[in-house]
Amino acid sequence: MSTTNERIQLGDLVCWRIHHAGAELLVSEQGAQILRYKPTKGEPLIWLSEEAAYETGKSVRGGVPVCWPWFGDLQRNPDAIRATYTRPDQAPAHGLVRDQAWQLIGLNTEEDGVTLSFAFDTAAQPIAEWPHAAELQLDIHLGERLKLILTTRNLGDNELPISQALHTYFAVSDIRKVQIEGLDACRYVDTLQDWKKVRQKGPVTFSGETDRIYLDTPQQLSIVDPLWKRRIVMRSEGSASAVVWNPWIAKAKRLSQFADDAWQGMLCIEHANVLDDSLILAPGAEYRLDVTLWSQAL
Ligand SMILES: O=P(O)(O)OC[C@H]1O[C@@H](O)[C@H](O)[C@@H](O)[C@@H]1O
Repeated sequence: MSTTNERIQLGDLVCWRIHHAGAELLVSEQGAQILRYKPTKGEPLIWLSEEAAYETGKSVRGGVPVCWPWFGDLQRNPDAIRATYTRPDQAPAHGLVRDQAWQLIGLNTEEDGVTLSFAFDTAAQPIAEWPHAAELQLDIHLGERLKLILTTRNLGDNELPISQALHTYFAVSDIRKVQIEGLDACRYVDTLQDWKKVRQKGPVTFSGETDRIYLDTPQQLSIVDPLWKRRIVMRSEGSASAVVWNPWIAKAKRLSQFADDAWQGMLCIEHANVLDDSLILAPGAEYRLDVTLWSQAL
């Protein structure tokens, strides 16, 4: 099978463009952030903003940002996670690594695809306000499917509490026409209704701003997209919570790197370990969160 790997520069960012058997993957070394993924047939699976900025120290809008060592607003995290950061009142949303330089530690081509591995190690890049010894690794395998493996290693002498998410932006034909399957009967926290707990009935559909944390989620979810005649399937291991987000009209106008009408063609499903599904890693322990994505014709 034909495979090509190219190192390219997009604005300030060093990126890797991989082609394998007709599929295309684009990954930025900053944040180890997947920016684009288009399988062999059909529309891209991963959404990337047409207003994306490729700048040092700024997370790119779209793709798959890595949220770690906390997800979302630190103040909404369990006490033990809040206590890991020395300046909680100034904590950035979604943790500390999505806009940082990661190291490319492997680029291997095999018969069934290409694996890119990136690492972020606090020994090499200490964070003054987060004084913990930890290593984070993201392995990205492009084959017939796209597989992400996010591994955290606690290299310190104390327990390490974290929350995290793979904040995947999916491309859809029209947000008003798609639905998410797999979450029927799951409880969720509706962050737009004062963090009230609600039970999902049937598939998830969209008719306004949506920002929810689903709990006790199953391993397989899918987005059914009738106009593009496809189903995007996600299979995860090591995650029992998932964030579902679409900003809709008003919030779209407030978001950086986001066109006013872009909410119509995207949605996020973020495989996570948040709230009760947050993690405490013992000294020396490692934890793996895996997500595999592919599309099927409807
Ligand atoms: O603008 P950011 O920091 O990338 O966050 C985007 C969105 O990320 C989602 O995970 C949150 O649930 C939303 O509340 C948030 O707006």
